[in-house]
Amino acid sequence: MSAVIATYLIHDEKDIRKKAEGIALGLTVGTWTDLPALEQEQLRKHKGEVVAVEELGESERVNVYFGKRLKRAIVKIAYPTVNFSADLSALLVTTFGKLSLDGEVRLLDLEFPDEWKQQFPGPRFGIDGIRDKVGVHNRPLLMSIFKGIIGRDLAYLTSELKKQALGGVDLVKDDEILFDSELLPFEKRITEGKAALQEVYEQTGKRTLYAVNLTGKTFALKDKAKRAAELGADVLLFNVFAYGLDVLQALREDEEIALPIMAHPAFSGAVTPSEFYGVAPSLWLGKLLRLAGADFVLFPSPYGSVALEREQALGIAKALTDEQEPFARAFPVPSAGIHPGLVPLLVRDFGLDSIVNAGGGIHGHPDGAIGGGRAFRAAIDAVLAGRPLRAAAAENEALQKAIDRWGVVEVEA
Ligand SMILES: CSCCC(=O)C(=O)COP(=O)(O)O
Ligand SMILES: [Mg+2]
Repeated sequence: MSAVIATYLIHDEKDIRKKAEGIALGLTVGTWTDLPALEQEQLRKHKGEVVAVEELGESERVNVYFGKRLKRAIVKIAYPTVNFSADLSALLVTTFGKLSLDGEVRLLDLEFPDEWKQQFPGPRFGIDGIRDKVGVHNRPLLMSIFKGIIGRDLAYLTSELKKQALGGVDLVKDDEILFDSELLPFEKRITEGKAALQEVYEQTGKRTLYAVNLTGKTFALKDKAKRAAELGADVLLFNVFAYGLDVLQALREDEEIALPIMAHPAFSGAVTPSEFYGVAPSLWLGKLLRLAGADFVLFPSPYGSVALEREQALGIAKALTDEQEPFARAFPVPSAGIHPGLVPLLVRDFGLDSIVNAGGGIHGHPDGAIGGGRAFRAAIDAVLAGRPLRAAAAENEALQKAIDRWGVVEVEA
C-alpha cells in the first residue's frame, strides 16, 4: 500500500496510543471495528494505520493551557495516498487539517513514497542553476536586503541598488514588506533595476541579480509573474506562507514564468515555534518548500535578531539540500541580524552551499552599503582561507570597520 507517513509529537493526559488509533481512523475511514467484514474488506486500502508509538515520558515544559506537565509520545501514522489527490493542500488537510485543532499535536515530519514525490516539481534551478546565473561556484553567495526604501522613489531605488552591487553582493532582494506603490511600481522596479545592475556590470564585470517581491491578490499573481519574466526579471521573492504552498507550486510549474523563486518565511512564525503545536521548521520551511519548488529559502539563523534554535535551523538546511531526495537542492538562506562577524559561524554551520544574507548588516556599515558588501566579501574570503577575521581585518578597512561596529565570533579550528 502506498502511504504518506506522518510523524507527530503528541502531548496528552490520557492514553496516547488510543488517541493515535482515533486519529488514524478518524482521518481516513471513520469507524472500523463496528463495520461488517465485507465493508472492512472494501475499505481496507483506505484505512489509516498507526505504525509506531514511542513514549517519551513527561513533557519538559508545563503546558500553558493545562498548567501541568503532560505525557508525550512520538506517533507515526500511515495515510494511504489513494485517499487524497496529489497536491499539497490535500496532503495538509489529510495529515494535519482538523487534527491541528485537536489538542496538543505537533506535526514533525511527512515521509512520501517515491512515486508520490514524482508528482511534485522541486526547484526549477536549485543551487547549481543559481550558481550558474551568478557565475560563482566556489563560495557561499552574498545577498543584500533592500532596506529603507518604503516611501522612496525609483531614482533612490536605483542609486541604492547600484551601491549594493558595487559592494560585491551576488544578489539584492526586496524586503518582504515592500509592496507595489505609485512611487515604486513592480514593473519599473524590474526594468530600472535591471538597467542599474547592467551599468554596474559594465563597470565592474560583476553580475548581481535582483529579487523583486511578487505581491498582490492570489489570482493576479501568475499574470504578474509572467509579465516579470517578459521584462527580464532575475528572481521572484515570494511570501509563500501568506498565500499557500500550492500557490508557490503553481508559480514554479508555469513554463511561461520559469524564474527562480525565493521563499520568504513571513508568517511561518505563526505555525512553527511551539513545542506543543504547529509544524516543525524542517518540514514547513525545508521539505515542503523544496517539494513545492522554492530555489531559495530564507529562515531565521541561529545567531541573529530573530534566532531559531540551532538544531532547527540545521534541520531546515538539511531538508533543503539532502542529496537523497529526487529534487534539485534549494539554497539555505539563514537570515535576520546577520553581520560580517557572524560569517565564521554561518559557514561552519551551513557550508559553502548557502547564502549569507543581510539587511542592517550591509546598510548599517559606517561606509554604507558599499562598505557593507565589501566587509562581508572580505569575511567570506577570510573564512574560506582559514584566517581569523581579526587578522583579515588588519588588511581590509571595510571589514575592520564592521568588526568595530558589530564585533566578531571566531570559530575554533
Ligand atoms: C527571519 S528571516 C527573514 C529576515 C528578513 O526578512 C530581514 O529583513 C532581515 O533583515 P536584517 O536587517 O535583520 O538583516
Ligand atoms: Mg525582511
